Amino acid sequence: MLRTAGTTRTYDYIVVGAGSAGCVLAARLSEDPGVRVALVESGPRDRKPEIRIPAAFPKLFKTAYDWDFTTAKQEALGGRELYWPRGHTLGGSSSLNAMMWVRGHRADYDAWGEAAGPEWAYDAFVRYFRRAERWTGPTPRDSVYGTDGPLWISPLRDPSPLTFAFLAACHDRGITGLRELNGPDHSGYATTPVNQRKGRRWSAADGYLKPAARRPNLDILTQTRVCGLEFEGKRVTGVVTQGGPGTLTARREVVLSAGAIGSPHLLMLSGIGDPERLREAGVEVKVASPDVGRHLQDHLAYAVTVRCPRPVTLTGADTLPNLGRFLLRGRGPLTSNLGEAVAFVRTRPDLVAPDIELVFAPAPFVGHGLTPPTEHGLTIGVVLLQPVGEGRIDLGGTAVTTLPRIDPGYLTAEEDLRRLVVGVRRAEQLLATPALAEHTAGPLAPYPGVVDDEALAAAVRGSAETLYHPVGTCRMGSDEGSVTDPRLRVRGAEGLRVVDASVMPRITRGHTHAPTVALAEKAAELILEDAR
Ligand SMILES: Cc1cc2nc3c(=O)[nH]c(=O)nc-3n(C[C@H](O)[C@H](O)[C@H](O)COP(=O)(O)OP(=O)(O)OC[C@H]3O[C@@H](n4cnc5c(N)ncnc54)[C@H](O)[C@@H]3O)c2cc1C
Repeated sequence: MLRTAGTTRTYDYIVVGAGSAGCVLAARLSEDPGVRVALVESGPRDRKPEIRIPAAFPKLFKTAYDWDFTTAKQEALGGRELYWPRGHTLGGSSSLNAMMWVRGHRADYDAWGEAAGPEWAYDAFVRYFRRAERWTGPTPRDSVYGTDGPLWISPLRDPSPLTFAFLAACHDRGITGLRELNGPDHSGYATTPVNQRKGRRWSAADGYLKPAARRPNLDILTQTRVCGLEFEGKRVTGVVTQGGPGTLTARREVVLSAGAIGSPHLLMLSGIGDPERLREAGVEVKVASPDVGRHLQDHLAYAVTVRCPRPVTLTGADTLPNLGRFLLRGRGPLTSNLGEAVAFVRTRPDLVAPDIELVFAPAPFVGHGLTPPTEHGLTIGVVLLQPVGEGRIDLGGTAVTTLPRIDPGYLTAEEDLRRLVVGVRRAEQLLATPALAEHTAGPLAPYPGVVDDEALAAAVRGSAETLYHPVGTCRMGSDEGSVTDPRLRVRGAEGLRVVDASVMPRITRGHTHAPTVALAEKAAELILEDAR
């Protein structure tokens, strides 16, 4: 039931944050009519039309639907402070992301298995993707996809002709064509499967929350920010809210699903974190857990942008006729998610799995698309998949309204810059193939065109940006130093779990929505098992 202020203040489970993970949990936990669940979301309802129109997602940036974070100065990026959008509405970041459904490589989950036990390794974990998926495309006999889950996963309805030129270029350069992108080894190229139903965005709120919203045992509180946890000794008994009903009590558990920035921030504000750091900030230490906020990992991306001599890109695609096609038939360029195709490649042949992703967009994607492009162009985004450098989320102050300090630690390891430069060379090789060369007419700033390695490294430092995938700040593990244990319980506290992108022990070689949904599916199972 959607409420702006609850009348019932005691629940069995309180889930904080209605993002990719929180929507899964609220839906799965409330399947049992005997338990009462509250889902508490700081942002408004997801009613803005741009949420539904795939190509319009950059129009949500820096609005009320975005947390609009800024990082600390990044020394290795010329002292730049980077813009970090995060979803602030039902569906969380799945309501303003690029809709790319990319599970990653089996090596990603085998690494999780090493950190947190075999239940998290690929062979055991893969079923949670299938549980979530409702694949609507062509289905080969041994397809990897689930077909009856809550999340619609579809092929793009009207990919750009330029996207086919990119695929042909990949073929010509000897990259493997993948029959399905989401198999255990995604080394190769493919068009991008997207979270869309009939051409419209299909967020975690659409798939999980809306069908559950009528249940009388589920309260969804929007525009209600959680600002701290209530304790009795080490046991968490509830949450304190702002802009809502005050204190909510949890009979069983509080689950933090506030994302890789919000969850560690809430833990620290509530006294769970590095004791020295908490004391310095004047926060009473409830649980000493030095790793809270650490091991922040993100995908840094460099955009190789070139002019296109013909008016066939998405530049200027938001015309009235295209809006009509979209509204009436769910077709046309407005169904584009921009990142229409991908190739996963290695910078060295001996690597176990790809370390670079090339994302193709039939538009010049510069500066997050905040300023709509005026020229026709295309982009190959070069993404560093396994950064060595890590960063940290820290308290920005002790007032709940003070934003956390975000230091992603980009390119703090020299190795990371070297790999990105090699990745840019791969993109340049693709652009030089006859298939793509006929669609290009010279570099578009800030990409300088083909220059020597030193100048290219300077260009990367000067304009690389986030691909929006922060993880790792409440990492799970079997070791005592991890923030969450393999059942995602916060070590040192009782009645408290974290379930969202922050628990990933290592960032995946893909995009982070699919793994977050799958881990939330598994977490729901763990919570129900522990309640028996
Ligand atoms: C612009 C953009 C593009 C992206 N593109 C893709 C893509 O194409 N494919 C992909 O796989 N991934 C993509 N991602 C990443 C992906 O969407 C995220 O990794 C994923 O949604 C994270 O899920 P989460 O549940 O951890 O956090 P979120 O989905 O961010 O949810 C956290 C929720 O908690 C709420 N919250 C936070 N603090 C509080 C509080 N104190 N009280 C109450 N509520 C709170 C937030 O408002 C939010 O709704 C993108 C992300 C962005 C921002």
